[in-house]
Amino acid sequence: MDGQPHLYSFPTSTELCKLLRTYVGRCEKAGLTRHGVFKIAVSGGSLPKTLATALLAPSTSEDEKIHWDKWEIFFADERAVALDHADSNYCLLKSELLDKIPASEGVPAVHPIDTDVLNDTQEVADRYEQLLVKSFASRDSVKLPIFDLVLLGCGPDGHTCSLFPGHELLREQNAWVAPIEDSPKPPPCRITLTLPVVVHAVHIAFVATGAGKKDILKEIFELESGRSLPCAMVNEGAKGRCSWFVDDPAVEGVAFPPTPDSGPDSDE
Ligand SMILES: O=C(O)[C@H](O)[C@@H](O)[C@H](O)[C@H](O)COP(=O)(O)O
Repeated sequence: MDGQPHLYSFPTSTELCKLLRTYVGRCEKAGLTRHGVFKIAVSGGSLPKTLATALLAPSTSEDEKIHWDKWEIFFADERAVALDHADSNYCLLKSELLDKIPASEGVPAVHPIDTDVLNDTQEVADRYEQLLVKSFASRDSVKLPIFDLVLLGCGPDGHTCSLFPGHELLREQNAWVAPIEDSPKPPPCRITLTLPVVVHAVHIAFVATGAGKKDILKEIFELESGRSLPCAMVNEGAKGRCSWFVDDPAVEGVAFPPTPDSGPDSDE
């Protein structure tokens, strides 16, 4: 699946959420067919809230049903803080989504960071990588973990996960999970999936909404100067496996390469 990233733009977030659900549902189905579970990595920011709106709406058909008990949720990036800290992506996902899943719909397996070693960000990253090794079979036999879906946000500076513009972490080729202790966005200590892991996923999707994203999306998609931004590097690495779910204000005046298919529910 080569080609270019797909772009899906919607007038309102209600429409975006509807199609995001269809897309996630298709990725889930593909994961279940492939290995009987759905392995997804999620970021923080506004994503958990959008995801909750998309996934907690009552399903209108069997096709749309989310099989939560088959989900394995990982974190694309996480801050090195306690799990009940206001900066924790786990805490955010829990309050926005996990706590609201009706018990009758099943319970996903969730994989937070190990908070026993918060004073050593490298160790937090190493332990998270070990967790992935166990979950994705041994590292000897698996060169890179293959998530069924990685869901990402796009920062106003073009960062994604905790991969920041110009940071040396963008060149990491060996680690699956890396520490960062000088994040330009607080808090400074975090862990993140590395770029090779992100772009190796079966599907990668960005969700970016609001007029505040317009300038950075223009840079990512149109300008030569944007090619080295982390979001653009994901586009470049994942190509046709990458999709962007945006609302109209986020892409006003941005020229995109045409999306070849009719929607995220069509075959790519
Ligand atoms: O840990 C983080 O800093 C977030 O995970 C971050 O990467 C976020 O995804 C983007 O900044 C987009 O944020 P919004 O979705 O709120 O625009």
